[in-house]
Amino acid sequence: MTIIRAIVTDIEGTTSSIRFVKDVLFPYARKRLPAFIETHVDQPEVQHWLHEAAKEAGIVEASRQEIIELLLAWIDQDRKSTALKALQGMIWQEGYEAGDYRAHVYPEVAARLHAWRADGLHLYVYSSGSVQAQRLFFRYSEAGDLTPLFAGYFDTETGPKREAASYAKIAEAIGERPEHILFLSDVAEELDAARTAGLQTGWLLRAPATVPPQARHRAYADFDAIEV
Ligand SMILES: CSCCC(=O)C(=O)COP(=O)(O)O
Ligand SMILES: [Mg+2]
Repeated sequence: MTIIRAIVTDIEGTTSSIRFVKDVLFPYARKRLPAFIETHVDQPEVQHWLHEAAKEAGIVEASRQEIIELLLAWIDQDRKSTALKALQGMIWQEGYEAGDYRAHVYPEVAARLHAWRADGLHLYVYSSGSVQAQRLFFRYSEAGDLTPLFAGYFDTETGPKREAASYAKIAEAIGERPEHILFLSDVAEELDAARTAGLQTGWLLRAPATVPPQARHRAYADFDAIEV
């Protein structure tokens, strides 16, 4: 393995359980989204993302109610829309600050991130959740505030997670050659894209019995199994 200088990690299914995102975060945003939009519609940032959502859907003149229904449908579809993710992040902030929940991280993750930092590795996040949502996630994690460990965050404003160009942009932003970066994810198509851009890859399969016999990527049961 070529020397690793930076690690870029996905969140859902990699540092944290899919169940927390689907059973806690998404329903929280779904329940509060209509009232959030009604009460924050004058904020330029909210207006911007509502406009982006309508544009993404190809709707020229949408009523507020139509956009709300569109966004609720996208939550149900788990659509990785940059506009939806930005609005979800704003709603989740209220829940984190009110102490309604803390972000799940698998038991070994915090200690392993600390160990990698102590070894001089630079750590980054790349998730479909907005950068704001990522910062909140790790600030209010069950393992405490993990944000001091991360040097940067990337979301779909950099590009879709299944496109190689996104990883090339991340490598350039980090300032490392792609082969010195390890990308960790639970989704094989994201790892394929990262590999196409020249990054090293690690596939987090938290149920190791599910590793296919001819896995395309080096597979790990947890962060402790990863050697860098
Ligand atoms: C940043 S927390 C919310 C996660 C989220 O909204 C999501 O879509 C997860 O996508 P990921 O790329 O982390 O698998
Ligand atoms: Mg994932």
